[in-house]
Amino acid sequence: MTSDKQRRIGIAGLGTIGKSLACALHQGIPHSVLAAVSTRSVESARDWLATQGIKVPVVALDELEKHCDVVIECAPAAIFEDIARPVLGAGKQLIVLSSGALLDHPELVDLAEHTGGRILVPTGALLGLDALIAASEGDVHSVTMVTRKPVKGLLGAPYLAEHGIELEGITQPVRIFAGSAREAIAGFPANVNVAVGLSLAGIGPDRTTMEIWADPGVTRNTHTITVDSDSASLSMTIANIPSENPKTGRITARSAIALLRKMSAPLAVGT
Ligand SMILES: NC(=O)C1=CN([C@@H]2O[C@H](COP(=O)(O)OP(=O)(O)OC[C@H]3O[C@@H](n4cnc5c(N)ncnc54)[C@H](OP(=O)(O)O)[C@@H]3O)[C@@H](O)[C@H]2O)C=CC1
Ligand SMILES: O=C([O-])CC(=O)C(=O)O
Repeated sequence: MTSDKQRRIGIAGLGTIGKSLACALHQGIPHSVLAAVSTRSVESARDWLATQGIKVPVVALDELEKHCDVVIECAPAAIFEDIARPVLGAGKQLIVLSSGALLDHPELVDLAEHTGGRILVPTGALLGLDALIAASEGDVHSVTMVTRKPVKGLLGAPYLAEHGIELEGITQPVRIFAGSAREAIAGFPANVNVAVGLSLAGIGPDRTTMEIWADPGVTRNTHTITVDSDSASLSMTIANIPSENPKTGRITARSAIALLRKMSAPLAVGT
């Protein structure tokens, strides 16, 4: 942090989530200042920032950490390592939205441990992580999640092509996947990051199980989690209003904004 205790924040990926974060930081989050962004389409990013009146440099992914104390990753999972490694190598903090990518890069947790960096996974588009984290101090017997999305929230997932699943024109809900959270994120890398957040909060990606349904009857991205443990059982559902990106719930960016506030707040609520 700088001497006036302002955290310098970087945004990696100026898409649906990144733009929401940039606007929120521009409007003001205590002790946080947007310092730099990095994205693929540099010219359009500069144009968009100018229309918003946001004056920050657009830099290369591997240069973000030089400008920032905290980098928020909100880019495709495929470039997660390119974003995360420089930040964590410099012992800085990384807020991760593509949480599914963490499963392919356990070595980055070791890197953070070595350098004093930190990886923070906000609850994102899910709910209930606070209770599951608390329950995990004891014995958690089972964690399951059922996800229902409109067809357009699932199109493009590699699992569909690999299994020859056609969703256009369905009129009834179709269960398109059942398995572990690890298998789910491999097949749906842009659709079920929340399953990996859930698994990291609880009993891990191999014991956390899930179903994914393509449901023409829903307009919201809906996730129901069910937890059984020696301290509590719970079942909760969140019905997310999609953002401009139909795969991404509107609440996701707000979760990261809330985390930024919590990081500096004199009163922090929730586990
Ligand atoms: N944890 C959670 O609860 C949730 C996580 N997510 C995940 O968050 C991430 C961001 O989601 P969202 O904002 O909706 O995605 P978008 O597709 O809207 O935005 C992604 C951004 O990344 C940029 N990008 C793409 N390729 C590169 C590259 N090679 N180098 C630099 N930037 C690049 C894109 O640039 P350009 O504009 O030029 O294409 C775009 O600005 C995704 O991984 C998504 O799956 C989403 C919802 C919930
Ligand atoms: O927004 C949602 O419903 C969840 C999502 O896309 C994800 O976890 O990747």
